[in-house]
Amino acid sequence: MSNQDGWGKAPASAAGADGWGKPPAVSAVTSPTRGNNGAANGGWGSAPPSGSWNSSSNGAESWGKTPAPSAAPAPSAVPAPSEEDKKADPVEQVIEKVDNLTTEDDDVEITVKPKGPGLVADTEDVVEVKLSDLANDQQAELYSGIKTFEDLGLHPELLKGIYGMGFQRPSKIQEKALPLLVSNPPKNMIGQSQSGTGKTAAFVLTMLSRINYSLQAPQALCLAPARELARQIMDVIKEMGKYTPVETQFAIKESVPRGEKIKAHVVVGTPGTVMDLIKKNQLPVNNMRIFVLDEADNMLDQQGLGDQSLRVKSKMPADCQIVLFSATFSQTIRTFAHRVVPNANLISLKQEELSVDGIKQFYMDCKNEDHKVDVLIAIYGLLTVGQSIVFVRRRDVAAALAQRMTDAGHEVLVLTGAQDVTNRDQAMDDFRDGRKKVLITTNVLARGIDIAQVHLVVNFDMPLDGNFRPDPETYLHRIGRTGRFGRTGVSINFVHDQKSYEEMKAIEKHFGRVITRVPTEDYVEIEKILKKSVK
Ligand SMILES: Nc1ncnc2c1ncn2[C@@H]1O[C@H](COP(=O)(O)OP(=O)(O)OP(=O)(O)O)[C@@H](O)[C@H]1O
Repeated sequence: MSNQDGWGKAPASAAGADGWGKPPAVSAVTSPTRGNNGAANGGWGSAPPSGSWNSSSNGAESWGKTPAPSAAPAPSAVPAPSEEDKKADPVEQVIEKVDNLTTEDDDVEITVKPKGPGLVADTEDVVEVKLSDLANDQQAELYSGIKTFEDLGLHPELLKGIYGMGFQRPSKIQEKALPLLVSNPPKNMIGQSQSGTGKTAAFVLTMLSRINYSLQAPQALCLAPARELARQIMDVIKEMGKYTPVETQFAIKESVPRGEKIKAHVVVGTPGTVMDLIKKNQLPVNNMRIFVLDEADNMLDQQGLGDQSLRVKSKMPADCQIVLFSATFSQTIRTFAHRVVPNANLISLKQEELSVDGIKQFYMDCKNEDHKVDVLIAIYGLLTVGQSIVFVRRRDVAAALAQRMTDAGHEVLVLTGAQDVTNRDQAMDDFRDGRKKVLITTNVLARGIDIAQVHLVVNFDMPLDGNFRPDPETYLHRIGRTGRFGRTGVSINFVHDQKSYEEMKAIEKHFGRVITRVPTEDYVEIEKILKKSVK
């Protein structure tokens, strides 16, 4: 994906005075390994922390099985290498080799053939894995992936949590990412896979595996771009960690009383609140072992949350493992991410692999803005087959549309950043628990939200970026609220004039996936087409 695309869009985070976005050499992995903190401090793969939870006689065994014990050198401040140095550097040579490999080279692009219907891991796709350090044989071994969660040598209580969630085997991204994520010494990761393929579970598992439960201090920090996503991630942490002694704490608005110091092992928050808590000495960071940026491209984008996320990151200890995950990384952000997260293992997707096949994409020609509302009201019955999310561009449009729908006798929820936190939490809970079927929202919920019953996503307005240009990344995240983990789903784009049509066409071209027209004149036909797709 690229910001320098067909629309001539300027890079989203064009280099400014602060040097943001200055292109480094993407594959310039310079220092061979990061510091080994986990093994020394009782995280994954170390001797078990003391304390009742770990005091069983086989505790050391159960914590100690590591997929990749490593004799990594201690961290060193490695100066940027010269071109000569790079040529001589075995890591550089491997990276160059990896860069030059073609699709025929199995060890770089792993094609998984379909094994059966229904699961994400079963879909045929291609994931590219680049290790920051192929000179380390054990790393290379991990690269081949795992087939079961047992292969990771996790603590039995953590395994129990995973199976308790109904996960029978790792998804594709989990197969590839988890062995690299949990190995020692901890390595940074930049990971990409399609929406709804299990990235959250991968980083949550890693966070839980890194904690020394005998140490009463924050050791894992995850930042998400929105309150609702932070709450969802926390649910996963609690569910997966329910047999462990993990203590958790939100760092979102109105979650930490003034002056109170956080002692919980895992903290999940939004960047502004987290930075605020660090500044006020309420969130100690000196014991942090893992720092996760979910929706990382969004979190690093200077137009968005970049500044705050980077300030939080700069407070992390030097040996803290940094993990970035997203379904999308534009070229500009990817380049920047490499600078922010040095020596990272990289899992990436090709442009043509970004779309989730299970999501059928349609568009409807509307006569004007007002007609869009009429059409939405007319297809309300379809919206309530399962649940639906309707995305609009602005908060006031969300409120006005909700009012029109309500006036027409239809029940809808609205959630935007304009509402107070109590209202937002209530709306999200009502939707998540299925009490209401239709949610009208802005991009605040475009990313990460995982609700299996969402069968339909409507782009009432096409997504635009900060420069009012079509925004394919946001489009992909929006439609990715349906079709989760191998399910099918439908997305409908409303276009009502030449401009919105062209915006849609630009997105269609970007992903090379056809967006099919559905007539707005014939509601019986609409119903037939959509009901067939919303199984
Ligand atoms: N191994 C697994 N087996 C079965 N279900 C899984 C597995 N891993 C994840 N899931 C489920 O798949 C759904 C989607 O996972 P998740 O939310 O982690 O996706 P994601 O890749 O983070 O998506 P997004 O890009 O939208 O943030 C969740 O409901 C999760 O519980």
